[in-house]
Amino acid sequence: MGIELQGITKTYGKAEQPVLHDVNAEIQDGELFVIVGPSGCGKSTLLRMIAGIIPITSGKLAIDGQIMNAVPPKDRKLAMVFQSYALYPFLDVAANVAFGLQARKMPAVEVEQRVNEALKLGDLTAYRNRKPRELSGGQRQRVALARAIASDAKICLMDEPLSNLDAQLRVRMRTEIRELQRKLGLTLIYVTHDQTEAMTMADHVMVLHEQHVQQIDTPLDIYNHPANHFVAEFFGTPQINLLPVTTEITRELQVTAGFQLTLQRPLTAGTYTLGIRPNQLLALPVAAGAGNGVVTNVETLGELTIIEVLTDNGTALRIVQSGQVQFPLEQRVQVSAQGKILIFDEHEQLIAEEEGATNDQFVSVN
Ligand SMILES: Nc1ncnc2c1ncn2[C@@H]1O[C@H](COP(=O)(O)OP(=O)(O)OP(=O)(O)O)[C@@H](O)[C@H]1O
Repeated sequence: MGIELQGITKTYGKAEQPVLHDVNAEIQDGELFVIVGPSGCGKSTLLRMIAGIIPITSGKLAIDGQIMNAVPPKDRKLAMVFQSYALYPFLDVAANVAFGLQARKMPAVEVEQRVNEALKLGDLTAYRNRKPRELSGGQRQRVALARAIASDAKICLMDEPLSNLDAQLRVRMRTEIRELQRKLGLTLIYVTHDQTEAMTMADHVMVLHEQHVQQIDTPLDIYNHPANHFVAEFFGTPQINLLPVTTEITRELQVTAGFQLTLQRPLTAGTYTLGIRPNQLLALPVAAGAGNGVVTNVETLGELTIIEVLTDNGTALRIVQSGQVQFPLEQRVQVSAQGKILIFDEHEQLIAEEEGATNDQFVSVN
């Protein structure tokens, strides 16, 4: 079932400022839609309004074409999974999964069938008689998921369901949730503050910041064409390099950081920012006195090396190179850029994308 948000605004109590302002989105039937943003941006608030736990101040919420603003949570046909698993400690796994169904007075035979099915999907059959305290964090989270699956709701809402798990388990559960969601054809709205979860799981991502939707797009479109500085910096590790430039020349852009860029489409004179991802920069070692910058830090991650360079005109750059690049600190380097360079205007909005090419395929840094 699809979900539509139209001009949704939320103001808590007598507060003067809304915590969410004019949120619009169309969530397609059967997709995994991630709401992402920093702490306090209103992700949980939006999810709770969709669930019907808190009222919508203004705007419309439609599920499957029907306006839902005044419909109580139990009639919205959705399941929720929270950060805290909210399992009953005194009930075993099977009883936890069955609880909601029994509360709805479903016949015992059907409850049994659904519980078995959900436990099988969650790979929990062997644990059906255990109490929550006898399970690992990942298993508990799977019980919470099984409970959502058993409810047979076509829409599932998840609020940071993996944040209590260790890094390895989180990665595995991401894949498991994604597979289950596809298998069951669920419409899943998933809240997280973790850009990696958003990138790896979503069909579409909504980025929230400062009460407003910043962008809704596929993960790759968000990464490749971020609408503004905030989105550009939020996605991608290490962070994108944002370099201020002032130009009086319309076609030859002389960047203060030292980049020269020949634009395909001229810009009017003004102040801009160039966005260059760390993996689009290349640092080559040169002899003392040569090059355009100096290495200030090196982090070796095994398959990648993160290099920090201070250019001669004082700009700090983050550079990622594949493999194990050995650079002593203070090494002189020649930095060049390759590939697509994003251009933002003085309001931090993306206005153009340019291939970084001058004489050869690299943009030179002088
Ligand atoms: N019941 C409430 N009454 C008043 N203000 C609230 C209430 N609940 C949340 N807020 C405020 O609304 C804003 C958004 O909170 P919300 O919990 O939706 O953010 P979030 O993006 O989910 O954050 P986090 O990632 O930290 O969980 C915050 O400034 C918060 O202080």
